[in-house]
Amino acid sequence: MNIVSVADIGIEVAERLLKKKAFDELTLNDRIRQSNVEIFGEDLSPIDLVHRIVRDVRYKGDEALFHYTKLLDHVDLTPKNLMVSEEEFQAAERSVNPDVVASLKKAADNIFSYHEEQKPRSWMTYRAHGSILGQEVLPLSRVGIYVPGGTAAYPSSVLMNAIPALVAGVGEIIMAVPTKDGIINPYVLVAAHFLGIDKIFKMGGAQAIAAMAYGTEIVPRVDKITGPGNIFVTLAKKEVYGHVDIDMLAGPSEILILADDSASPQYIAADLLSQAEHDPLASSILITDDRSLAENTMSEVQRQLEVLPRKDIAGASIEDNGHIIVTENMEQAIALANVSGPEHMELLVKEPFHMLPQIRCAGAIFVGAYSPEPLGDYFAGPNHVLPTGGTARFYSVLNVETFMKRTSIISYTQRALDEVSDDIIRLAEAEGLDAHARAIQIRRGEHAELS
Ligand SMILES: NC(=O)c1ccc[n+]([C@@H]2O[C@H](COP(=O)([O-])OP(=O)(O)OC[C@H]3O[C@@H](n4cnc5c(N)ncnc54)[C@H](O)[C@@H]3O)[C@@H](O)[C@H]2O)c1
Ligand SMILES: N[C@H](CO)Cc1c[nH]c[nH+]1
Ligand SMILES: [Zn+2]
Repeated sequence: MNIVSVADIGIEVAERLLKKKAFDELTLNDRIRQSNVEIFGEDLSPIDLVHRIVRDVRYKGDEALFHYTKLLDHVDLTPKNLMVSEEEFQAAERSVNPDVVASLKKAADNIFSYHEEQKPRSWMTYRAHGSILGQEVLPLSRVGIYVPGGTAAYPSSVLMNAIPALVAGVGEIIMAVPTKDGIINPYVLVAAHFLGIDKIFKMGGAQAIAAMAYGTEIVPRVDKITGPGNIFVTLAKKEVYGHVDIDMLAGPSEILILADDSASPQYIAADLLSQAEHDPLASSILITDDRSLAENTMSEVQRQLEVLPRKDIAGASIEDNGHIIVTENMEQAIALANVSGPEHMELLVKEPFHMLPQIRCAGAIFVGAYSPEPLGDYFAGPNHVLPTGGTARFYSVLNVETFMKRTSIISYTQRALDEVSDDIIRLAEAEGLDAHARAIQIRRGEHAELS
């Protein structure tokens, strides 16, 4: 992490620093590349690696799924142990701390009540001469939710994926989660169990995404895949899109904090590190117009990092993808923050609600000193599955509509059709599509030669 000042480097360089690389341009750190060379015998880019895994699972099914799970996760899968059994659910229930489960249930209540508000409705309206127009909003039949599990376990992501799907009324929810030594984190299982999800497959990474997108003998093919994950998961979702729908590209976590001289360096450092500890590719950025806040935050980050259990991951992330940018004023800071379009943006300024309307590009916005990012990760109710890599420019937070699709309803009476038939025929003829015109004319009693 370094401190740079816009006055020194210029606004264009600052913007370049903040513009996210596209997912397929991301590179791995040396340690992971080295281990991949050992596994695959060649130095594949993340996109080539994912392409190979997805293609193999698509054409070889379970055999390739088991092969890559052994290679990358060191777990022996078989047709018998791929899906979580009833005994495994029961063992998980026995091993958990009831206080943690109670907190998960409180979080689930908040997430349910927030997402209930989002439910879109079907509608029909009467138009001229008894015609009817409408829109039906239907839940998807089967979705696959991905719950990450490489370097940490995410029971909270079970809630965040599954609850909007349940509110939408999805027919069947299946879940993929990678395991450590073949055992899924018990809180992940308990959270799934109390939400009624019982088809859980012990698989992760690109191989899990491919299995759900194309189906294997054991894993059913789904209509849509949702959920966050690391670079391999995210690239695989991008690769299978079109065979199946996806929610968005929710890759390595990001936080950007906009702060003025009223903010606390301790709070800022803690919030930056909260996302850095997810992944060496996570990004943590502070933009401020106050040089001394920048310097105090820098020292505070180093101080707090020293005592973090996940210091190796957070340290690598801060080192490679941490930036502190000092701007000439807060207007410039806001403009730069919008260029970055981070997954999470915190407004730690004197009048955060005055700043809010100026933020045009962020997955979620945390307003004020007592709305730290982890409040949204776990508890407040809004979803924590959010677009990353600058894709907040066009993607939205995971929501109930993610799990639904819209169908138009059109019903005209004879009189209503007669009234507009000249217009339709004219438009069809202008496009040179005579059969289209005829479908209207025939209903007016024309084209006697065809009857
Ligand atoms: N954007 C969001 O909404 C959001 C929410 C929660 C978590 N996250 C992110 O999810 C990610 C979780 O990552 P994770 O790694 O802990 O779990 P993960 O489940 O996403 O990935 C683990 C899988 O990746 C595969 N893998 C690991 N190393 C590999 C390699 N070198 N080559 C090929 N495949 C490999 C393995 O098969 C493994 O099962 C983090 O980046 C975190 O920041 C994002
Ligand atoms: N911050 C993550 C989204 O980027 C979500 C999460 C889950 N658990 C903790 N954090
Ligand atoms: Zn988090």
